Amino acid sequence: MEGLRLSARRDGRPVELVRGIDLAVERGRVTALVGASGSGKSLTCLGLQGLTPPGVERLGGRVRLDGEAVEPATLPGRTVATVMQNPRSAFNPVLTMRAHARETLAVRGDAGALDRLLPEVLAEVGLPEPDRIARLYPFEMSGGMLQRMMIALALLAGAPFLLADEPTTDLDPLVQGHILSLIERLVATRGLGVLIVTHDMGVVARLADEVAVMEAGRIVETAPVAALFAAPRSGAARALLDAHRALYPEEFA
Ligand SMILES: Nc1ncnc2c1ncn2[C@@H]1O[C@H](COP(=O)(O)OP(=O)(O)OP(=O)(O)O)[C@@H](O)[C@H]1O
Repeated sequence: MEGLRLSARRDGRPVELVRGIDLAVERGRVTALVGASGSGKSLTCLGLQGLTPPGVERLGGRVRLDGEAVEPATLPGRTVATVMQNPRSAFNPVLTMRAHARETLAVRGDAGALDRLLPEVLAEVGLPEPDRIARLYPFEMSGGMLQRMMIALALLAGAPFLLADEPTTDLDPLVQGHILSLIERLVATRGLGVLIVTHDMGVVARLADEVAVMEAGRIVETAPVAALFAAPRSGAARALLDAHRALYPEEFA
């Protein structure tokens, strides 16, 4: 992604919310996008997929995939799968898991492979008993199960990149750990390229290879994860790390 710029009108005047973002996500690697609340992480994620919420205007930004320029709006689905903070909102309440999986495969033109692929991906994301899971509606599943199912649908879509926007924020700590382990495993086994948006520097330490730090609509620092933790250069990175150390002093004893 190069030069992403997004703006909205505030009090009748245009305000640039995302101010020239360059970001690279590689297959088999995890890039974390961190920053304080309101720094522009979620808008950046939407913008790099060619999506803009109502009231937001795209002023610029190019995406290249393996060196070739691509239209960002073609990315969601087959190239970039998404996992969000609140998985429940991503499911249609009147469709079973099997129906969701069928829809996902139909987009890929492969609905005939449902009975073969669904048990495979459910096992891969740690949802055993595929026949039972396939019959469940969203309200019959926990947040952790739905997050695993979101990841299963991402695998069915065959997308090489996963965009995870605060994927563990609403989950209890035990389930958070399971979801992070699952993402870690899929990066290693499937070579997924992951962009993970998070406030949680513990998640960054656990999962990320590279870190991009956002502040007020700009990326103010990019660094390999170890370098960022050892010697943060930006005030924004230092503030995030200080806040994390204040919360979890035992990790740094
Ligand atoms: N649809 C919109 N219209 C106008 N302003 C918006 C819109 N969506 C977001 N903003 C503003 O853009 C800025 C960046 O928002 P964004 O949601 O990307 O931040 P964030 O870093 O993801 O925050 P958080 O960590 O709290 O989710 C904020 O000032 C927000 O108020």
